[in-house]
Amino acid sequence: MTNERRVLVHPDKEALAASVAARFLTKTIDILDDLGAANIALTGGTMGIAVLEAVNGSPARDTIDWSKVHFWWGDERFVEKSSEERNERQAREALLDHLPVPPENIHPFPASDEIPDIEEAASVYAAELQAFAPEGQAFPKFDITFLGVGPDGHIASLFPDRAGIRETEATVIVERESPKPPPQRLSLTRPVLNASDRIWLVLSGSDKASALGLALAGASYTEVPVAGAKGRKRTVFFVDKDAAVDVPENLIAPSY
Ligand SMILES: O=C1O[C@H](COP(=O)(O)O)[C@@H](O)[C@H](O)[C@H]1O
Repeated sequence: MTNERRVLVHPDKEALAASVAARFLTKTIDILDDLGAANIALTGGTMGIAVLEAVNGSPARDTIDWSKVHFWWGDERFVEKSSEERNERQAREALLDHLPVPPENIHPFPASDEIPDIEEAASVYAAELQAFAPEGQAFPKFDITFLGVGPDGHIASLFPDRAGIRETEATVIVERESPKPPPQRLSLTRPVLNASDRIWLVLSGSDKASALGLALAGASYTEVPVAGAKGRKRTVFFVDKDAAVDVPENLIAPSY
């Protein structure tokens, strides 16, 4: 198995969401067969939520024993629990509320009306990660981590030229001045994301093309954070045609 980054190009956003949803369901079945449980880290953003909606719409959804799946988030907007901006709320509405997942398997970041001090909220999430970590580790092994990508190349809430993307010790960082609203956010750090077995990046639209092209051309991850995303076993960019215009031909997997 190669750990090279692969780019899978799809005709449009709908085909992309359906394809990633189908792969996610198949891979989750394999992971449950092999390991007996799965840890999945979700993303917010346009494609991240579109994929969850497609999973919810798939008949294969009900072939999975969801009681063995744990859901985490790569990042969260630090707003009230009920806010429509929360990645958690969007993911629940798109998928999680429709699955028989035990509530204790869902691990959202704290909301601002639950823990108003954002530093404390970061510590609480770090403790939650630690509580589910294997012996001697600080966080669970994520089997699949989904990441959206912003037009500026941000992943999770790790933004270009901000301290968060450089963090190597902590598992969770606080972002107080996100260039994308809302300004206050919490995020897993790059070492935690990259410890995932599989990183699946999902992005569509021409506004993402430049960031993707730069990342694959070897840009610095402090300037283009997506350039630094690399899973332990697999790193796959699931993209639509519009996002792929600057991808070198030799990196595009032949199946699409
Ligand atoms: O704010 C966020 O944005 C990114 C990407 O969002 P998109 O709508 O441009 O696709 C997302 O990955 C991140 O989780 C989210 O908090």
